[in-house]
Amino acid sequence: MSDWHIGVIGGSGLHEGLALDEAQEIAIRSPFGEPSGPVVTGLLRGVRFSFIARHGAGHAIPPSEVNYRANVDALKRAGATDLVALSAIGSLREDLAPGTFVAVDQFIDRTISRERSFFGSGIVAHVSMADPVCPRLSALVADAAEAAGTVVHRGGTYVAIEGPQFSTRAESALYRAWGGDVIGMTAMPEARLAREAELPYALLGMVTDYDCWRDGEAVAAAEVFGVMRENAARARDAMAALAGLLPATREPVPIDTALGDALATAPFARDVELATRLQAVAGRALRLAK
Ligand SMILES: CSC[C@H]1O[C@H](OP(=O)(O)O)[C@H](O)[C@@H]1O
Ligand SMILES: Nc1ncnc2[nH]cnc12
Repeated sequence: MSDWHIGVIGGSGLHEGLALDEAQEIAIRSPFGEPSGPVVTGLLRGVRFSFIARHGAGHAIPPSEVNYRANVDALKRAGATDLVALSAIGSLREDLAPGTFVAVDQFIDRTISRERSFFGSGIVAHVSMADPVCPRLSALVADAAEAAGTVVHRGGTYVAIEGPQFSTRAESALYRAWGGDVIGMTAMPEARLAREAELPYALLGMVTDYDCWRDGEAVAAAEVFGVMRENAARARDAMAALAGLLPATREPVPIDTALGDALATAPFARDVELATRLQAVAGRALRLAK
């Protein structure tokens, strides 16, 4: 059995999940609240995958209400070693046409009202977000999407907006001027939390629209969901291809120990209740720093 365990967070158009063998639904309780739904765990080509639908069954949870902490915590508790996020994205560049997949590697975070850390009063941690995605996982995911017959753009800056409304034309122009390549509403704080949980994270974005920066055009939700219906099958094929591309042995990466030099609070000053809540996310690092 492979020592990889891929946690997949499926976004718009993907709430029905992956076609996993021996699939089992597990209700995982998180001390950070309710995850978006059950985790479905099973096998793809002999590799364990665990899936959670970001917006819940039937897409009932808006971007600002997703419990990103509970979702990441639940996938870590399920045993995931790495996280792949699948998302619908708008394009801020002419050459990233709808249907293109983008292996995002940077973020500009414009979200304003979300729980963005597992840590807090009583246990303080400052992880590095300089390189927010895992280069190994992102390359494997891009290879897999290509193997599944999709045009993949490697690298790109994702502007995370609060939503749920789409951007104004002035905002869209501003994000382009900032160097944003694609836009969405969910990758933040998800990527931050994955890093705090020491889970290598990769984001495969699927371009659904050109947002509203092109003359006279303006994205509509129906357009996004229409393109996502076409993209969903390719995203599922990409995950199956990923299972086939993973090296037989999972060599460690630095992100596996991202909390190693990030914990600021002395053991004697730790909040015991928070330490208990952090069991899955940070148990490894907290035990070592005793
Ligand atoms: C109807 S488009 C808006 C919605 O789609 C994307 O979600 P996800 O990243 O979960 O695929 C976008 O970020 C918005 O939340
Ligand atoms: N244009 C857009 N803005 C924000 N989120 C999106 N998700 C898909 N397209 C989007």
